[in-house]
Amino acid sequence: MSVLTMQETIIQTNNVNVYYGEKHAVKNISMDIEKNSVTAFIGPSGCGKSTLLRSLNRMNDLVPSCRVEGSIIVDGIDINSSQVNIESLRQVVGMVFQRANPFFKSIYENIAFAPRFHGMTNKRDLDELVESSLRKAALWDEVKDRLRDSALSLSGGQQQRLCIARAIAMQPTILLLDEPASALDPISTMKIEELVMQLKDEYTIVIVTHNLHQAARISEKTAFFLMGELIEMDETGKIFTSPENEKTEAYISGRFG
Ligand SMILES: Nc1ncnc2c1ncn2[C@@H]1O[C@H](COP(=O)(O)OP(=O)(O)OP(=O)(O)O)[C@@H](O)[C@H]1O
Repeated sequence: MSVLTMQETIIQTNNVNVYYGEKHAVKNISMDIEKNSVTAFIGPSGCGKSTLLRSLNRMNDLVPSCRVEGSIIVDGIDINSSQVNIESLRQVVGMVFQRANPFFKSIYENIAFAPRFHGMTNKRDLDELVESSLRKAALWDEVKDRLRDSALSLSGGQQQRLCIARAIAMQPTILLLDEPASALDPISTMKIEELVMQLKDEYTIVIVTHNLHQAARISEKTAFFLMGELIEMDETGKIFTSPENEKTEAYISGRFG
């Protein structure tokens, strides 16, 4: 591997296997994810996309039956090492889920709560962080006059952008998005896609999506999974026009899945 490639790779998985009890959900996955890019995980339901995504910030630790083998290197650190602080890891590798899950608090507090908990107590600093996070999540103009309103008063699409702003406020380097637009209407989906394309200048983004058009529109690299295996990972344009593997071809042309 060249020095240049080393510098550009921010996540590297080596022979990663994930089990839920006896169930072998992710099989021997080795992949490199490039810094400041969007990587899409695609594949039929149950093929292990979310399981692999959740392994990248050790969310699977919360599932008692789950066991992860192999190494996952994030920014040069083996995240499964016993020395890794999980809280710090999840600050660096933020996550947004399929269903928006804002806190039952004001819009402002949704952003300010965790940074304050982690020691940022100066009000001006918090105000600035709230504004910059909401701006980066393309939500500021819609909420700047109602920051004290409940987050639950926002639309589903706004709530999802608020969750992205909340993750951004922790100053992550990587954002994991698990089907962030699948519960949203087409206009909100378009806003999330535009946002993802803007955010990649500053963050590395890995997105699980069932929407192949979405993967084609927003990602540079696409990884196709089938029954826990990584079948093919390549430039998105190549995956969608001339994939190497006939299973990829069958999936993207709608012949199964
Ligand atoms: N908490 C769990 N306990 C037991 N098995 C699980 C758990 N979560 C996922 N699985 C199993 O692991 C396999 C991979 O699931 P996963 O959710 O990662 O797939 P996916 O490709 O993300 O699916 P989908 O697109 O439907 O979200 C499936 O067979 C699923 O049933």
